[in-house]
Amino acid sequence: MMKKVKVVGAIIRNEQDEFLCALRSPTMSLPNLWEFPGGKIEEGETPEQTLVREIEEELDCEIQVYEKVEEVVHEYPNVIVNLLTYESTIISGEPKAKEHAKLQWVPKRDLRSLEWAPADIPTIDKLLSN
Ligand SMILES: Nc1nc2c([nH]c(=O)n2[C@H]2C[C@H](O)[C@@H](COP(=O)(O)OP(=O)(O)OP(=O)(O)O)O2)c(=O)[nH]1
Repeated sequence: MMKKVKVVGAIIRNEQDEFLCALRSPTMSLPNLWEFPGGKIEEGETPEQTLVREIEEELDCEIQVYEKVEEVVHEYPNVIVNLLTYESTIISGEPKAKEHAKLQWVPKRDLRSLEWAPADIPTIDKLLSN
């Protein structure tokens, strides 16, 4: 049976209404694709707790998590990803790319010009429709 993982991604918005996008590095799975920073939910964690932990680990800053934006099941060739995305904002620290190739604040109108991990497309569509 194919491996199934439950993953959360943070849609971090700033005061200029830009979104923090993260580029996966060449050595990660889904290399060189953009994503919402986050990661796999561990046993006993709520999605919100996972996001706070992952953003601390990956970006070295603290976020406040708000409402869920989208929930998607995407079948990759080797894994099924159940991705949940949540609105959030930074409450302390400056985001740094500790694991990603780079971070970029992107205005809504430019979100589509990035090459996203396929599971993220429904979230992008939702953000653009609002
Ligand atoms: N964090 C995050 N992961 C995403 C997004 N979209 C998407 O397809 N994924 C996939 C990539 C990975 O297969 C999985 C997240 O796992 P992870 O963040 O722990 O990544 P990883 O590279 O350490 O995991 P692995 O696949 O190498 O085991 O979900 C997204 O927007 N954010």
